[in-house]
Amino acid sequence: MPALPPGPRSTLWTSFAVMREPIGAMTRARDKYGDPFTLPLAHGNLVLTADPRLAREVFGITDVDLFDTFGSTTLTPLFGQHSLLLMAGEPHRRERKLLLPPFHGERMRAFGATMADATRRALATVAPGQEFRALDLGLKVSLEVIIRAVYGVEERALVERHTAALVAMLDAALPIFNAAEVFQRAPFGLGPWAKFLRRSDEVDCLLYEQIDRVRERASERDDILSMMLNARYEDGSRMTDRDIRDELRTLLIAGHETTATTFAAALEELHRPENAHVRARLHDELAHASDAPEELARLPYLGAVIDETLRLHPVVEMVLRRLRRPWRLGDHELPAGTAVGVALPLVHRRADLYPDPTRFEPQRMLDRKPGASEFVPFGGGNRRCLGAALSLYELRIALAVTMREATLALREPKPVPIVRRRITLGPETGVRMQRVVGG
Ligand code: HEM
Repeated sequence: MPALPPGPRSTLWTSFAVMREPIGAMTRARDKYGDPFTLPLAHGNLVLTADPRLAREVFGITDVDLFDTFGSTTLTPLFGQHSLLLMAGEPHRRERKLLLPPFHGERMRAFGATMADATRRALATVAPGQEFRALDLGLKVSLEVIIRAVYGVEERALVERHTAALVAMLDAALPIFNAAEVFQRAPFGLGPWAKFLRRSDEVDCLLYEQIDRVRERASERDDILSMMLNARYEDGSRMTDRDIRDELRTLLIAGHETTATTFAAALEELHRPENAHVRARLHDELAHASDAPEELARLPYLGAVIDETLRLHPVVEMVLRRLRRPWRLGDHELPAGTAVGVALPLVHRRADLYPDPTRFEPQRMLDRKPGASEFVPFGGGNRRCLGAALSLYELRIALAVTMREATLALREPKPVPIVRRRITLGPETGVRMQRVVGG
């Protein structure tokens, strides 16, 4: 039985290609070596598949001890020690069980008005005639939704304080986000690391104050922080304030740029001249709906526009599981230590699942609902994105409000290339647009 599937030989070249142009590098390897294929990277071998049958095997694993965490200690200062993203095995299962209920789809209805209001506030910062980046607009919306719906901050002045502190921390963190531990030093209290630590402390002060504020009335509230404060582990114990702080930071990092990038990509697709028929049909659907967020969130064509955007504009290029023990994928017996995963954009561009795969055509999502391992923007299995329902609800409301209340023009002559941004993949220019005067 063959061990690792075939793949390119050069670790250096492959690592460089995957870093610079992940979708192209994965596509070339799959086309040349078949599926599954191995990418030899500086931090070990990655075995990837874009075959839905094999993806189902990867996502279908229920043995929580089979996978190790990818959490690197370099990320701990940003997320905190107790972050779902950095956990594996039994601690991950236990934490996820506690955190899942507040993110259940039904609960998102409570946040609809907040999402619509956050979108209107963001739109109000763009004057008629002004040029802007769709990504920046999306970042404003998603940050405000996290602060209000997840952290439960109500008072306007306090929302602004949280916004300023989080933006300052992210700005200080992102250039050194993946820096090796040796650079995580602040000699004489100076340098980029010292700046990050100061800003991180400011965020923590606000988060601890917010935890205390919300605790007083946690049983009457519906924000996600209140639900964390009320939740109990299977043994009856509760999360400590420090654990809650770490998860609040994790939700910000996991949910902020990801949702904003998808929002920007949807606006780009809707305003491309070749997609005028999609825009017209969406406007028509929106014209027949009321302003009620729960009605907007149920509109089928709007949902299809977002699904089609998620299909063509991946935010995450691969989801990976590092094996603690040997495990068999298809015909291959993979040794312990190998990372096995699914190349999400390659699944979404399979012509057998999505004919004419590079064309943006939301109708296809209504004609045939793809299976769970055929449409995988949120990964799958026991690590599937915790915020999937939140981001889908938010994207629907934000897009509906934007398309109804503002007339926008695209200022990009060609499709914007998808590149590796700081943490996730996203549009190279941020998608330049303009608000039309009188629109
Ligand atoms: C369009 C928006 C988003 C996309 C495309 C996205 C995508 C993903 C993907 C691909 C994963 C890895 C899944 C896997 O390994 O199988 C993930 C994990 C995660 N996401 Fe999202 N995400 C989005 C928004 C959000 C939001 C809004 C939140 C929370 C506010 C969030 C919280 C998380 C968390 C906590 C995890 C880790 C889950 C675990 O390890 O158990 N995400 N996301």
